[in-house]
Amino acid sequence: MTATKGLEGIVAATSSISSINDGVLAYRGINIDELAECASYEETAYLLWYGKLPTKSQLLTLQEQLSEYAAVPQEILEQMKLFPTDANTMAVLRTTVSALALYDETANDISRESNQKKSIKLQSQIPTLIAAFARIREGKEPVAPLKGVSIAHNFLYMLTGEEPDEVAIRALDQALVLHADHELNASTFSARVTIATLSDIYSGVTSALGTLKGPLHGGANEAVMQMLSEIGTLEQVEPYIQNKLNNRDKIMGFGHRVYKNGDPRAKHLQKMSYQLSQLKNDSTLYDISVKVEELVTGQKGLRPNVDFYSASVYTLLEIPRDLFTPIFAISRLSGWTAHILEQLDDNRIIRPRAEYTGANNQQYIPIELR
Ligand SMILES: CC(=O)SCCNC(=O)CCNC(=O)[C@H](O)C(C)(C)COP(=O)(O)OP(=O)(O)OC[C@H]1O[C@@H](n2cnc3c(N)ncnc32)[C@H](O)[C@@H]1OP(=O)(O)O
Ligand SMILES: O=C([O-])CC(=O)C(=O)O
Repeated sequence: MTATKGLEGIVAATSSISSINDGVLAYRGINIDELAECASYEETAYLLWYGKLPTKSQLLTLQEQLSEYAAVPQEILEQMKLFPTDANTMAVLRTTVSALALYDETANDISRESNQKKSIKLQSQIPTLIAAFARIREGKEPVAPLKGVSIAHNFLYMLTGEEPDEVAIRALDQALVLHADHELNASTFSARVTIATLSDIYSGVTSALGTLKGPLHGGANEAVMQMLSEIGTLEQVEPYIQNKLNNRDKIMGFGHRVYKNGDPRAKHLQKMSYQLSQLKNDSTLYDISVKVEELVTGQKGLRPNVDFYSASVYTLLEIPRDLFTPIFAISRLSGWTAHILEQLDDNRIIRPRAEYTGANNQQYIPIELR
């Protein structure tokens, strides 16, 4: 038995949710480029969950359900008030999503019908949890969710308590579409491994959140922003990046396990970053990002992934840096739960083997002789 490090190239599941072929990403067979231009996040989530785009009335029903479920138990908001104000936001999200199960009497019902309902519920409650903590840590009361508006709209509103502008809503909505699913990425794999033991959907999503948090995966968007802030000016890009490359440090937001010729989502986020910087009349962050890309691609042949330009997009939307990965989670929730439903439709426990590299034929030595 020989292990493949990082399971590279191993096909570990069948799935009809999203595909990556020759650098093209499609959800249920629809090219992401088309969805990014035309679809709302709610339509995208429906597509991932139910396999086809919704009719007007199906979309309306979904929007009504999302509105109905958006509030979270008051007990969880009270618990949040006891959390350290500098707690890691992904740790807060992981903990509070896990806590949601305690207040849902259907938590352990793993029937398709119940899991479908809980997917919609989680989709609606996760933005509420994130926005609530962002306010509670500043000593402010959470803002109750609005009814009848999109997830992007509601999230921006719950952060500030003010009506967001249309440009910001559209930019966030498009970013949510672009991050919604990505075949067997690490966090989705985690969700599938957890659920395949016939555990509950909250456990699956909690596993996925813990996996998304890491900087080699979803946490990279925050690490990109940290890097752009450290660089600070256009003049500093070259010495900063050169130093990192000389030290063989990783440049966050570059490289990908599957895409070797570029991530098809990055161009949409780059365009958004450019448009927002034009609107704001401040292209510093965008210009720094483009220069970083020129150097890293020029010298290492590595291309930006989805996390690279999303960092400047969210910053231009005036979203705090430590909410970037939680926003990724708002979007990926639809992908995770679609995979959870798919896994349970044709389940077998996921249990690969390990190539043993330790010692053999050892003997037990009594503790007093060690
Ligand atoms: C939503 C997402 O999860 S997208 C990915 C987000 N993560 C990041 O942006 C973090 C930075 N990128 C990386 O760490 C990696 O490219 C990953 C984790 C995305 C993919 O990892 P792998 O498929 O294992 O790529 P791997 O690490 O084998 O890279 C191949 C080579 O390119 C180098 N490389 C890969 N990415 C980078 C990078 N961002 N900066 C510098 N060098 C890199 C590796 O060091 C390795 O070089 P070597 O062969 O000389 O050792
Ligand atoms: O697929 C991956 O390995 C990481 C990624 O881009 C994603 O999850 O969106």
